[in-house]
Amino acid sequence: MTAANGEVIRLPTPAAMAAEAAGRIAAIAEAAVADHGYFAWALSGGNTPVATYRMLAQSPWRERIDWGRTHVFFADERFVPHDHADSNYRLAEETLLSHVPIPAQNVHPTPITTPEASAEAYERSVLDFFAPQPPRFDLVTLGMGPDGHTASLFPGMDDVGGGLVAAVHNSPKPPPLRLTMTYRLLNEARHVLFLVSGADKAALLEQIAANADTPLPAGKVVLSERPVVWLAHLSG
Ligand SMILES: O=C1O[C@H](COP(=O)(O)O)[C@@H](O)[C@H](O)[C@H]1O
Repeated sequence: MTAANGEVIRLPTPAAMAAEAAGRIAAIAEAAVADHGYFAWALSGGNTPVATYRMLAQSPWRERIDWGRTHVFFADERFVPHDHADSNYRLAEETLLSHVPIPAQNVHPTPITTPEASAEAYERSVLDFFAPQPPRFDLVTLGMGPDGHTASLFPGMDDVGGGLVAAVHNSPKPPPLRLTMTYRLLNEARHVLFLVSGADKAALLEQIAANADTPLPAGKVVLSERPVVWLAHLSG
């Protein structure tokens, strides 16, 4: 199946999806390090990627990734302290980052001060990381909520400003305050991998597959060089 913005690969079980994702992430990391000496990855939170993160922390995937050359950023973050149960940073730290030899300075959590100041500061750190090149992640891994949101870009949130990172107020999914990378930044990535799990998301994926002009945020992530890849386990 193809989606208007990419290729859809259906997997029979959550474990199969995690293994497929881990293999693809490791391959992209290897290619990025071979090409330009580092692997810049913007990852997501939510429930779906947990199995993949746990798998990446184990052999053989753990050894395939050069963690010393890997830099981890956050495609979105809930505006809570980093030790809060809702924090995407905490999730990534507990399930993956604390189990692999990634240097502390290679993990780039969002600052949590005030929403606008944090968005501005995070945008600055993304720009500084890639300078003098324009910001371009080797990989962005994203999820899709049952309303079609991705990162913290929600349906109806049409104006996220012209920046690379935006503060989100009144998110329909708690917590209400969030930070998110915008389409402008996400769509510059070399690779985008969606991890989608749950029967409640099957119809949404059909909608995105059928409609190039979908208003659903997840369908608006489009790359110029290659299709977005959707790994989907949609049966219950
Ligand atoms: O709130 C969020 O939700 C999305 C989707 O999560 P999932 O549990 O349905 O996979 C996630 O991608 C995003 O990072 C997170 O902040």
